[in-house]
Amino acid sequence: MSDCLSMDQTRISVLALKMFVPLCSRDARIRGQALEFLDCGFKSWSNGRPPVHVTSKFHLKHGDPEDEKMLSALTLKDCLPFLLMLAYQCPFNDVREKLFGILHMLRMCHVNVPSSLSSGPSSFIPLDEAILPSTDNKKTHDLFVDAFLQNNRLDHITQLMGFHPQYLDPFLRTQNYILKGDGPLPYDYRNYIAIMASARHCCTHLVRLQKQEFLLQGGNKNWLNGLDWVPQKLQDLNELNKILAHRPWLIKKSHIEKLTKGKDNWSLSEVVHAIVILAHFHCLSTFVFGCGISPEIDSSDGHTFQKSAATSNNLSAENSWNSHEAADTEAGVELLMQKMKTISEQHEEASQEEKLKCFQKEQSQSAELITANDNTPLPKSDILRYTDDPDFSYQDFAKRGEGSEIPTFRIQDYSWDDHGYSLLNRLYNDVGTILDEKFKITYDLTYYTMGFKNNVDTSTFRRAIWNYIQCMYGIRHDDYDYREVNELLEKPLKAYIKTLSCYPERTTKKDYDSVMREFKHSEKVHVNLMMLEARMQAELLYALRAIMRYMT
Ligand SMILES: CC(C)C[C@H](N)C(=O)O
Repeated sequence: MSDCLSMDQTRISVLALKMFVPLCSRDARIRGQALEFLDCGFKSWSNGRPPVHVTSKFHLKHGDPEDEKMLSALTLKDCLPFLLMLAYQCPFNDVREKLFGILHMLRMCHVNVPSSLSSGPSSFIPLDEAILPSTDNKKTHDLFVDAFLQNNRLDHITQLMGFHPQYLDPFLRTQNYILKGDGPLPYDYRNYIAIMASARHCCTHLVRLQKQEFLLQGGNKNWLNGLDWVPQKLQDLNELNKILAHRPWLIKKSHIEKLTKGKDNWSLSEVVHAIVILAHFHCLSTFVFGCGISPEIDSSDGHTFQKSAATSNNLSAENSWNSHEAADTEAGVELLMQKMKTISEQHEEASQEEKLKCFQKEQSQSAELITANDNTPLPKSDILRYTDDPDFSYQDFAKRGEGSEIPTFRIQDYSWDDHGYSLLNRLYNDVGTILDEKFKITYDLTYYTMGFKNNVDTSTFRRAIWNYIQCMYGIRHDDYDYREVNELLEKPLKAYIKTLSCYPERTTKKDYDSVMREFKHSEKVHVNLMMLEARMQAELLYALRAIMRYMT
């Protein structure tokens, strides 16, 4: 079974999604009406008659005649995966219950209704520990409803982030703003740039979601055939995409210059908009792999029409989970807490010179780390078509070449707070403010817990993670003592962080299970959020510095 949707399948998905849009209304009356129609529509449909009255009753937003034609040719089988996805993901209890009722009714009528292959939003986390769309945490539920209304689905990423509503809020606002809010780039360009960014890390999950969004925005379906089909202007972005994703320290003002000069040129604010989308999706790919996000239920590998396959898959997922739990012990967290305490009690400060040495040591040690299996599965042609130079990948900053002219990025010379944030705001509406809020919330997020321990000051540990990620990207915080990284992050955790920040597509469930063993799942997700944001900030810092140099 192919694990990537073909263009036709993607298109059918979009049409089916459109058909179900009224179910996503905040207005309970409209939802009720839509359900009623679907209910009787499906009854007649299961007898072979297409539910024309369903499609024509609700005026579809993009009334393209080709769409209308395809809509009336949609088969029940085409739509069932969507119905299943909505039945699982809709945060409105009335809709969920009714949809499960409809699915049941169809089974009674001997329709082959698919079953979900994933047990929850993450294949690393058991369903009973995940946050459900019906969660009774009011803040999370409200955010789920907003996300559902914005995207016509509650995707698995959003669901998993539901562990941290404080973060989910600015995350959704950012994503919504850069894809759907005010901004210089046309909507279809935004989704296409998101596809290009996700393809750099072979993130099928995000590529699929963005393909659907692209078509929903009325994008030209031919572009989905690959980079050869898109306007030169978009192709020109390849170079920046590739460098930003894997070796952002190589960005120079000439890259910006090349884009803004010549035929089909980009305006500076368009470049900035594109950079923010690229960085967002590179780093979101890290999160998808780091947390083992399951395929969406309506994608080809998210459901099955064969009964037995579904059950065995879920069972094996459960078994592997049980064996992992038995291996847990309490010692790790206690030790970590002791180390954190020692560090916060230490008063003698290292000299600048010592600090620099420790940073360099940390960097070269990171270069020696052997990360997860180096035999990355070859990217599928479905992904390759959106990339150029697929072999270009991360290279250790410490090994960037003998006599390299590229110095360490010193945060005191160019920092987010003092420089990046305001430049971004100037060139692209208020996006700097939104991102600033997201960075701050992530950096400061704490519940004062660690595993089963409460009232723990975790700031030194969290800072070590944040700075270690940026260290791998050559960014040095002058006032930070990198010995703390060495004290607090054990080698396996460093290797995990390195795999994720640099080669996210190589992460496996075993990697996830074998580090931070005593942490709760919500805490592992928390660490993943820090990785996402620290890396995003690193990418933006390099890009914005280049833009500043270009402007002066
Ligand atoms: C990453 C985690 C160890 C963070 C911790 N749970 C806290 O509340 O700060």
